[in-house]
Amino acid sequence: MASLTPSRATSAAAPSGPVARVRNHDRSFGDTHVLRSVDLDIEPGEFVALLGRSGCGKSTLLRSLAHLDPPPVGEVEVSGRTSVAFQEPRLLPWRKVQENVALALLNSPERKQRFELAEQTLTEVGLTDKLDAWPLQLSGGQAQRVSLARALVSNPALMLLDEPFSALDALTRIDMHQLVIELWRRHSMAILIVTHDVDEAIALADRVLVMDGGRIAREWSIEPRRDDRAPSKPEIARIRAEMLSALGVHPTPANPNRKAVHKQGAA
Ligand SMILES: Nc1ncnc2c1ncn2[C@@H]1O[C@H](COP(=O)(O)OP(=O)(O)OP(=O)(O)O)[C@@H](O)[C@H]1O
Repeated sequence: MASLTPSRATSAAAPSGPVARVRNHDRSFGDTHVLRSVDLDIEPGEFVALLGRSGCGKSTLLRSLAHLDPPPVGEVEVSGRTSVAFQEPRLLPWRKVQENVALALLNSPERKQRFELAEQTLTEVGLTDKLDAWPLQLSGGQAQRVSLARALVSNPALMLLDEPFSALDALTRIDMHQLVIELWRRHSMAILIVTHDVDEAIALADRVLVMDGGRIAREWSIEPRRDDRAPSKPEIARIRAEMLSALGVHPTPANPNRKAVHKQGAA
């Protein structure tokens, strides 16, 4: 989906205090209580992953932050521009790629400027050669790049990504992880990504939250991320095991006798 508050400013505008502040936030659908007194702060420039089992309320919380749902019970405050990208790219098939991105800036005065910014952003996501393509001519990965460009073009302070890569093949997903990290480093916006994938959360985020019972049940910091000094492998393995356990997954221990042997010259 397009930017929710279109019009690009000169920077991602680092507001003082958190970009998102959630307090005592409840959400029910009929008798189903999905969110229960959720508290959450997202700091400017932070990359946060929200993990949880299917149906635990991750997308509901994201929709609250995007103000896509009716006014919340409790406080949900977001400072600065917010944009969203979903699992499905949701491009308008009757508009060319550049126009799909430019549409996120509909409130900006100049059509020419909108299209220039769209071109610039599509170049950033590696799609300079697809400006004039129709959405149906794109691969799944390319379409998701357009969706990212559309979320980025308004220079948001907070980008919300709802399982954006889960429909992509594993190799394309790795490329997309790299791209998102590059965009995040360059633009310094805060990102909240909803995912089912523990490894994706660890690969991308500097803070990982696990939702359970309608609340944020646990959280981990993975630091520092920006300067590539990732935590050591044993530390990652420990965090990963803790996350899986918090999600109620208890993997079978690996067979210690199993090893991979690299065969020289193998195809
Ligand atoms: N508009 C709605 N009307 C009724 N129930 C809803 C609505 N939106 C969400 N729900 C219910 O709220 C619960 C949480 O849904 P939500 O989509 O937030 O979960 P999720 O953690 O994102 O799940 P998934 O990982 O499968 O996408 C589910 O039980 C869902 O059926």
